[in-house]
Amino acid sequence: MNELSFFAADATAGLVEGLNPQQREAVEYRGPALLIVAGAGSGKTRVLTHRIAHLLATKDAWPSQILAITFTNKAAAEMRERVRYLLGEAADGMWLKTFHSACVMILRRESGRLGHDSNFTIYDSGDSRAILKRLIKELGADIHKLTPAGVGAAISNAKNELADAESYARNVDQNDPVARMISEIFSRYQYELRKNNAFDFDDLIGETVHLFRAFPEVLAQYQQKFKHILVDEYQDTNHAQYALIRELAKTASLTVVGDSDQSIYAFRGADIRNITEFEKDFPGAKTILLEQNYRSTQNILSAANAVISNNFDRPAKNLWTAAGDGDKIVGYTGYSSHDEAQFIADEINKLHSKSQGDDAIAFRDIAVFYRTNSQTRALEDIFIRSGIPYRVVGGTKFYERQEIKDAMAYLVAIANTRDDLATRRILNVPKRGIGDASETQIASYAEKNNLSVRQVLSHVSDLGFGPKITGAINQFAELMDNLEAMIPNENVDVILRAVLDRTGLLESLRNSKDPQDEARVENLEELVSVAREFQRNNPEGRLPDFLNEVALVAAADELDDESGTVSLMTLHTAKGLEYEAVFLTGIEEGLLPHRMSFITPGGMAEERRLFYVGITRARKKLHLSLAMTRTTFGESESATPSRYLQEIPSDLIDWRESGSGRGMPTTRYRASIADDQGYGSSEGSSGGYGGTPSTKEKKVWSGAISSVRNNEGLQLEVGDMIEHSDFGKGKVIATAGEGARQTAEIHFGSVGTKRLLVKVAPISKL
Ligand SMILES: Nc1ncnc2c1ncn2[C@@H]1O[C@H](COP(=O)(O)OP(=O)(O)OP(=O)(O)O)[C@@H](O)[C@H]1O
Ligand SMILES: [Mg+2]
Repeated sequence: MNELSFFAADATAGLVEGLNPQQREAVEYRGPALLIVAGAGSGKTRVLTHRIAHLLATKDAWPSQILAITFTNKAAAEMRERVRYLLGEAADGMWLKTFHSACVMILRRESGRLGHDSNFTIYDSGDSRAILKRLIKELGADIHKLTPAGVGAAISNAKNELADAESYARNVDQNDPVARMISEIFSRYQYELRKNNAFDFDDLIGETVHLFRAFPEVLAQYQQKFKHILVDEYQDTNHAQYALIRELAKTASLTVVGDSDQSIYAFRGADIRNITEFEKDFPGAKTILLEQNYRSTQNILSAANAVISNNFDRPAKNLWTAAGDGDKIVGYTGYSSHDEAQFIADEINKLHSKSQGDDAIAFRDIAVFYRTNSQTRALEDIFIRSGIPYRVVGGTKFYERQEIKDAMAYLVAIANTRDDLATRRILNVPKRGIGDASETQIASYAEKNNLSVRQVLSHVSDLGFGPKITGAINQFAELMDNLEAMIPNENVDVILRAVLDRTGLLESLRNSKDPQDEARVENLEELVSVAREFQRNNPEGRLPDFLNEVALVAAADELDDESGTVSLMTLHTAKGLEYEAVFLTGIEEGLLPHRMSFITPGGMAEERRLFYVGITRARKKLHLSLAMTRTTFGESESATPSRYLQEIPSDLIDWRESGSGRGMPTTRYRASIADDQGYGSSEGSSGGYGGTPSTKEKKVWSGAISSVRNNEGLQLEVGDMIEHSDFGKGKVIATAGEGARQTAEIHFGSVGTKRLLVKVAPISKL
């Protein structure tokens, strides 16, 4: 239904109805420059959307004259949908884009002037990395310990400051050989891009600015086109983006909205000054402050206000809400990250429960935030066990991550030497000189002679490779034999650690300066923790048992339930979003604030803003949790509560179970530890179920979900009798979750109790 149809007499009235006076003023203002600064949840994005609709409805602008910039594609899509809802088709033809997509549009049309064809390629960071790697090698830059990631970051920073390779070279300290080398790589890198008719991500913005500056007639065209430019999340623009807006907005009316307290991208060059100095940059600008928050309850806001007031150098603002105090914030200190995750799962189930009546909260209105991706693993494990549907927003689920798959492939390959898929995956990971051509040759030899790839590796002399490749293959085969020999006697975590250390998997990531690789190291450390925990829970368990356990979890990962899922995401991804209930996890020193911020200037304040962003996503229910011990790389370390927690007035938080939440674990913790111990997928697993995993389970691990059984619709209840293709008859003794995520604990006479994912287990009901 089109809202405006109710307001035929005055098509614009509906667009300001329900807005407060400041919001309304912001929507109706007409002038060269408008700055809307306001705290979280005060309606900035809503005002921007209504302002666009209002400009169109009043015929102050045609859709083609509007350029609106949002931070993510998702935000752009939502805004378009909203304007369409307000106005119908009148909304079509607007440029509602991210910085990058707007620049791509411009460059596609104009790139000829820059010596590119309009069908240029856009290189992602992986592509850039590959070029840089080659250049570093060609120039012998590795003697300076330069890495693709390190050089890539330097180039990216330069581009965000609008420096090109030439100006970079001019400013380089000629006495600094490393800086000179980076500069040399920079210019060769640009040469490569040009030769390949490609732009990298940073170029998209930088080259558009360059285009405008070099060709005033092109700029003039766009200046004439866009009469109104509107930018959301302006606090996170970097210098290049700022320059772009400045060029375009010389004659247009510019509206920017932002909140300097939510600036969380300084590490990518975002500059809060773009917002604080707006009035200076755009003389005659009007500033409107919004102070009423429409999103959260007073308790949540008071916590947010209290936290952010600890940052210096910020104009005081005080958000208020008419929503009432609402519930207290719930605090929880878990004994371990698992205990923390269990608490979250229990709470989510409570919030979701039908017993809440009308207050029940749908899964889709619940979100869990964390600072680093590696924190998802404990959450994912527990959610799967509890049957809570979830999705990881803007990230890859733990067991789908490349580094985790690589490490797991090693384990699978040694546990099942016939698994060619696994062996081939790791043949040249990390790189050891067994290239694609060699791999193909090995594989076809294997097929012809009916051998496994692994067997061929032991007969490499038959293949006629040169000495270098033969040497590399022999070394690899020996490594795999040695690792395999560990299986009967060693604990799983010890084997995994050996895999990570002896294969060079960890080392190659550790040597990289790429922040993503740092995250990958953290993920691998997390995997060691998984193995350690498995061993603790299954003292007799061997590698194949561990692989079965993981296969179960990974298989459930693949099954996404469309009908409402809990969202898991990093705090950075959460910007601009809102949820009925929010869980902020891992509020510990070293995580939030992140340990990297201890040594970064301004890092502590930026982390505080991140915490502020997290808190202010919640409408009604906010949970803050932490763990007393966190396991990193298999070692348990005691964690300290985040300093930011002290900044929240204690009367706003209801610490569950333990008086201060920071003391000794109470009975509840002990109970849940006991639960943890008791939770074992396979009691008696060392009994009849040792050895190589069955083909069916192996397929599950390999991700070939579609080829395994699909018991769609099969629901089990306690007491049901079933038949399993490997274990025979069994009785269901417990179930958790529903639908595709239902798991069942089943007691089999032959092998003890197993926990199985009902949808994919090879079972039928008797
Ligand atoms: N005048 C209003 N009446 C009712 N609801 C409003 C009003 N203004 C804003 N809201 C609602 O308040 C919530 C927050 O608004 P919005 O997302 O626009 O805030 P924001 O300032 O952009 O927040 P953030 O800083 O987190 O991006 C939304 O659900 C929005 O629909
Ligand atoms: Mg917003």
